[in-house]
Amino acid sequence: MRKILDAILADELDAIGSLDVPESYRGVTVHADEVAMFEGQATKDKDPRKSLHVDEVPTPELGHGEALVAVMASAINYNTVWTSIFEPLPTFAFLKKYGGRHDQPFHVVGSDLAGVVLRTGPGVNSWKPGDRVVAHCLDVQLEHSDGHSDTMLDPEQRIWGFETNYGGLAEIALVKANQLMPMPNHLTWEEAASPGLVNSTAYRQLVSTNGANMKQGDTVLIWGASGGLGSYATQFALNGGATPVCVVSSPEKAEICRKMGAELIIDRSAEGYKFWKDEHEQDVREWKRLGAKIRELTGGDDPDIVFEHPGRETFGASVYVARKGGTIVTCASTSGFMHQYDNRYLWMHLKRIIGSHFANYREAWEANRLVAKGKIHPTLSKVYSLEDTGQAAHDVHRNAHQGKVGVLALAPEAGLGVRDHDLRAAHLTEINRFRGV
Ligand SMILES: C/C=C/C(=O)SCCNC(=O)CCNC(=O)[C@H](O)C(C)(C)COP(=O)(O)OP(=O)(O)OC[C@H]1O[C@@H](n2cnc3c(N)ncnc32)[C@H](O)[C@@H]1OP(=O)(O)O
Ligand SMILES: NC(=O)C1=CN([C@@H]2O[C@H](COP(=O)(O)OP(=O)(O)OC[C@H]3O[C@@H](n4cnc5c(N)ncnc54)[C@H](OP(=O)(O)O)[C@@H]3O)[C@@H](O)[C@H]2O)C=CC1
Repeated sequence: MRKILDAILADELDAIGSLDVPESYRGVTVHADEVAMFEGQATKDKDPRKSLHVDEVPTPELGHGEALVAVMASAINYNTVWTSIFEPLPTFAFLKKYGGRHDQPFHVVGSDLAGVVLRTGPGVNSWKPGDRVVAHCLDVQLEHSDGHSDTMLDPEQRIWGFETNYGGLAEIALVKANQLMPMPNHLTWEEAASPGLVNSTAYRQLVSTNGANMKQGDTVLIWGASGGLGSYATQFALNGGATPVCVVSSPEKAEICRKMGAELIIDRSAEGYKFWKDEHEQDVREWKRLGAKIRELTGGDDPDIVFEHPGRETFGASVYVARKGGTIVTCASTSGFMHQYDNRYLWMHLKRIIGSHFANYREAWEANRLVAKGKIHPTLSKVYSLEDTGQAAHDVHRNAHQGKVGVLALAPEAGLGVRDHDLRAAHLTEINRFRGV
């Protein structure tokens, strides 16, 4: 591993293909014999620092159409939080179903990476050892007809590092070669590793015709606008000529949104919204109070699109405040997946709910290209070492982070890997906007 790292740090990438791939490597894992460790605890009390380990794991055999990548940096996604608290179900069920190399008593987690291709398997022509890459997290088989117009519809579609083993929070990762995309040259390893999953997801959810198909002039209500997904949705809305209405939960987060260029911001903590009267009943007056606040900010416009992911807590309000004919597009349920909304406001006002999940290769590629062109920027706030991944996931679980939280894998320090210094200099303020906030 040392020789590989030295070659990468010296930017002597032509040598990579001739260096031996180690038989094992360090990766962040959960253990199958620990899935019951949090039984009886409330979700918020389950602590990723207890369940995430750093283990030496055997390097998996390389299959047809696959690549092994030396991971310089990765990032925390909420799916790793879910994995680490074994909710809504232990990910070992996915690994068992996938079978073969993936079905192990350990699960190497992580769904983002920036690094260098070490080896490619048979049938891979587009990538070679030494290529600097990022990886999107769609692992797809495409043996069935269903996925051939949109790969997300393939019945054998999986999220790499969540529903597959050998993920990105590790020194080496196993990916399908069609997960690979060029690393943006103006970014460091940890910056390049941070947008992938959320940027691609937000792109499909908000911009793509498979999602809300946002157009210029649209008003877009964005929950968690300075979080992982939201920090990219806000950028897409601003870039695309839409008006984001950013919902956040602190003055610091409101300030970040303002600095991104958003003008209409709601601090949900300051407003004190309480959409649920109790566990069973929602409060329509609170939905209305949110809607009135949005109208006050927009000068009377209701949202054409609501960018949803908090789920149970907010979904009723989201359906209510969307404009007549508007779209509620959802990709998650952080606060609970059994939603409740008043269907009269949906059908009588001709609204639509769209389900969206990650992105196909084309969508991920387009989202990554925007990063590479300096039109969308990483929202990296903090960087941890591989050993401290548990703490990094704990921060995200407690909602104590901003934007994205990065993890260094092989990279010995932050700040390495930049090739295009001119493009970086042109966007340095935006690239650093979330740092240390
Ligand atoms: C990129 C990042 C993303 C994120 O962060 S997303 C957030 C994290 N992800 C999650 O929280 C999702 C985790 N996944 C899950 O919770 C579960 O994964 C699902 C609820 C999505 C699916 O549940 P399951 O039980 O795994 O699959 P089933 O499709 O319900 O299949 C179970 C059995 O039910 C049968 N079945 C499915 N649909 C029907 C139907 N319409 N009518 C009758 N039967 C049906 C199947 O065939 C199968 O059967 P058989 O057990 O015999 O194989
Ligand atoms: N299906 C898919 O493809 C994907 C799904 N996801 C899922 O989306 C969800 C969010 O992911 P991500 O954006 O990365 O996570 P983050 O934690 O980075 O951001 C989510 C933001 O949502 C806001 N939020 C959290 N809880 C609530 C609540 N109860 N009410 C209102 N706002 C809330 C918070 O912002 P604030 O406190 O400022 O309001 C928080 O910053 C997760 O459940 C994740 O698993 C993520 C990516 C892809």
